[in-house]
Amino acid sequence: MKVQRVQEIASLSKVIDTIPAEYIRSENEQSVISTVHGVVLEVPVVDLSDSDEKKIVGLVSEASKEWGIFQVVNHGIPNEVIRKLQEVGKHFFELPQEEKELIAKPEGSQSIEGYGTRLQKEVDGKKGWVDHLFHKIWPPSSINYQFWPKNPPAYREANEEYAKRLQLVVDNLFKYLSLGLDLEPNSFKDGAGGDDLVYLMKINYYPPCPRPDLALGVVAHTDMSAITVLVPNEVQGLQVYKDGHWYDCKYIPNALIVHIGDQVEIMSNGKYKSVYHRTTVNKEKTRMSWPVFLEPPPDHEVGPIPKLVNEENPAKFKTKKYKDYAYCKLFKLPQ
Ligand SMILES: O=C(O)CCC(=O)C(=O)O
Ligand SMILES: [Fe+2]
Repeated sequence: MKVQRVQEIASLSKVIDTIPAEYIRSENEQSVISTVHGVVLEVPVVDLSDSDEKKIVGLVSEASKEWGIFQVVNHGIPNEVIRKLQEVGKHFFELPQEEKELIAKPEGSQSIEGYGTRLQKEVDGKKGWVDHLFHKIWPPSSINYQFWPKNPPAYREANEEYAKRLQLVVDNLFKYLSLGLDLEPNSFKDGAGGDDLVYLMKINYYPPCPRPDLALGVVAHTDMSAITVLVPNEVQGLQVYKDGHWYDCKYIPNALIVHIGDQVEIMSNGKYKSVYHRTTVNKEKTRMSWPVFLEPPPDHEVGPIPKLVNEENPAKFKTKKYKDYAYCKLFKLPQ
């Protein structure tokens, strides 16, 4: 059965000013009702070019404990590399529908990879106003090029270049997270699979929505990953849940957004928090984002780092293979 893509519905809805019922969220989820208005949160910003490493470590660990999200600037990935990544991704989503369907996630596939619609486990069977593409970008042995767009031809090079550059940033982030809890520098990276850590690229494509007041893009969730490093486009839409409320986040040009995922929360024995977040959609503009989920390999066992477990701090989480991790952090809507 052919899956109807949000992009197709969006192009039809332009003339009808309405959206199908399955995209209409319950009232307590609708962003106009459930967002704190008049406040745009500035998610903590960390300058990775600071010569004072202690300062970076302090900022990263504080943000990971208090917020579960931060942004990094002067991260060392040239703007041009990011611009190309965005350009080829946008180009792909603007191809005729039949061309995109060539790399659709096969029906019944256990793997997440491919072009598709609606992945997020939904609370109530409703859908998010977003299409996506998933494919691994690192390590090379994990890559299935069948899910990489052939068109535009520059797609592969742009993604390979980004994957190559991202590694240094990711290695440093894991190091700062480790030092922030007085651990050996490699504790979090090794805990998440070391050099076998999988880099899973996702592109989110949120077409304009005639009723942004009623729909959401990606619904409230935490990421299952260890960490997620995300490139947004310039259209606002990311919201975080902080101190019991939903807030819009300020967009900072050229910053990368880092989400603490469930696996880092587990490894830190609860000291670092994975963050609830969601996205709103826009009436006129297309929003896009490029999260890369840093995930342990399926058979790698993840659990609290032994040094963080003692009599006063018993293990809060079981140690188990990443493939056996049962996602259980679905957001419970306030009534
Ligand atoms: O588009 C965004 O900014 C966030 C997307 C997201 O949270 C996800 O894909 O897991
Ligand atoms: Fe997410």
